[in-house]
Amino acid sequence: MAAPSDTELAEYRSSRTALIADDLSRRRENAALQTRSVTEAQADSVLRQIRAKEAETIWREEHPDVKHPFPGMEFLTGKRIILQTRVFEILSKMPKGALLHAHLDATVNACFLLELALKHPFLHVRVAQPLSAANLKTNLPEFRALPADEFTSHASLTDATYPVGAWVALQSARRAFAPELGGEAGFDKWVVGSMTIDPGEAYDTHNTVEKIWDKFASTFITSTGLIRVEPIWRAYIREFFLTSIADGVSYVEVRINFLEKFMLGADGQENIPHRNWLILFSEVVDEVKEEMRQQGRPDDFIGGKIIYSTIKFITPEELDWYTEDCIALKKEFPELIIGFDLVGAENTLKPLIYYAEPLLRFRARQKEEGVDIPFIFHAGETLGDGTEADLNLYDAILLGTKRIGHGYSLIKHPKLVEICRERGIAVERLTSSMLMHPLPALLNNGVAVALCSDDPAVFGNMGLTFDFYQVFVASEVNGLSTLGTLARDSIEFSMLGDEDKTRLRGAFERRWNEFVEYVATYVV
Ligand SMILES: O=c1[nH]cnc2c1ncn2[C@@H]1O[C@H](CO)[C@@H](O)[C@H]1O
Repeated sequence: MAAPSDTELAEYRSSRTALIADDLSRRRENAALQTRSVTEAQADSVLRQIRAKEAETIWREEHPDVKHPFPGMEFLTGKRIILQTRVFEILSKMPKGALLHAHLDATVNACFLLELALKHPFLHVRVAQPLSAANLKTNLPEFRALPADEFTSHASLTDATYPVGAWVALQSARRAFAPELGGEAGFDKWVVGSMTIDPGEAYDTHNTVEKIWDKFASTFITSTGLIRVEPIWRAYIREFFLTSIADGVSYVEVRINFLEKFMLGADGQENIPHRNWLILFSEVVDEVKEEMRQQGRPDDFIGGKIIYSTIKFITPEELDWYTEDCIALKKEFPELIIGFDLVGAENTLKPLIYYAEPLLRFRARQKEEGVDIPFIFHAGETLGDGTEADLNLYDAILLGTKRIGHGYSLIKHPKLVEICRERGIAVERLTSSMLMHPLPALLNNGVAVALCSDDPAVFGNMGLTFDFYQVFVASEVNGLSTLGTLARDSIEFSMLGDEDKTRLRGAFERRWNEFVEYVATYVV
């Protein structure tokens, strides 16, 4: 048989290139690819070379505790290897734009939180059953700031004389933690473990949606006792901002859970109402902005704003209270409240349709009060088909959501994908294991995506570098310019006003150019 001629082969190759380009033509970075600088193209090539090299070296090594590593593998086990790569080191210097989806209560490293808590003598801890080596994983600590007149003289949680359920000062409980349970280091491990998810839990012992949500919810129940005390909350927010800035994030829209009507003060009394939370938050924003100005880096932190959230186990009547509270806060702090969301385990709590009446009323009330508080809903977070969680996507879109939190299930619905692409509804994403992840499908369909860390304190994905890393290494299509587009989209789809957005865009482009110069000259 005659071999195809050179012309035939060339024609085949050119139709192949055209078909691939046509298929990928909806991707949002396409425009940027046409206009990118020579330096950016060079930087892209450098980073791709390092990625290819590391796929064959670092990712091929066997580790006793990491079975069959590969780039883009499930995050919790792969993290240790990710940290050894040069791609990670380089991406940690990349400007990331905005962080649009994170739950404040899970944004600060659990070890840092514990250290912070240990500085405050008002903090106490107790357990509901006697602690033993066998029950450390399930016998969780409960924390609380106590008023001085309720301080106790119990010195240890693990002593035979400890009356189960009694409060012990945190510092003392740590100092006196039984040597058989690891002493002080054992105490730290126990507490930190109660606020985080480890690979064994994620991929083995709790590997179903219900079980992992139980563990996940318990991390919040535990950490709340430490975080929601005024002086700690303040330091916590500050640390969240500082670590975000260090990671290249210059603006955050954080979800704050307003379910509890009061936070505790340093006096151990539950007496700090929501409006004071906002005052505190905005004081910390201003403080950090001022510090950045003093360091000559004013553009590296544009600020932080709040998506008001409450949890989907309340009744519709209770939701009316929260939406009115949200309107009142918006009127008093118009710059701070930028959205509204309902959060919690989507498979087991109430679907959005359950709240249709109060949510529609909320919209009407906003009109009456002359405020605008867009919905920014979680939806389609789990992978059922036609389940309530899946149907939440329809409600979120009908209710006019500006963005979708997670939307794992979105790709199943061609009409919804089309609406997201056309109306510019961005998806807020966190990444875990990449190969089974619908992210490339959304990107190829031209849906805008903002990478987000969601609950970094629980998963240990502090900052956004890990998320950008996973997206970059698990695809041959995604290059440096894809990452640039994802970061730029986080700015475009933020709720910032025009003036701030323009400033953030400008600051981003300056930093991006510096970053690209640095990567282009990186010696491979
Ligand atoms: O990814 C998530 N989806 C839904 N709800 C969440 C997620 N992460 C945290 N929370 C919820 O937010 C509250 C803290 O503000 C917690 O109650 C937690 O259940």
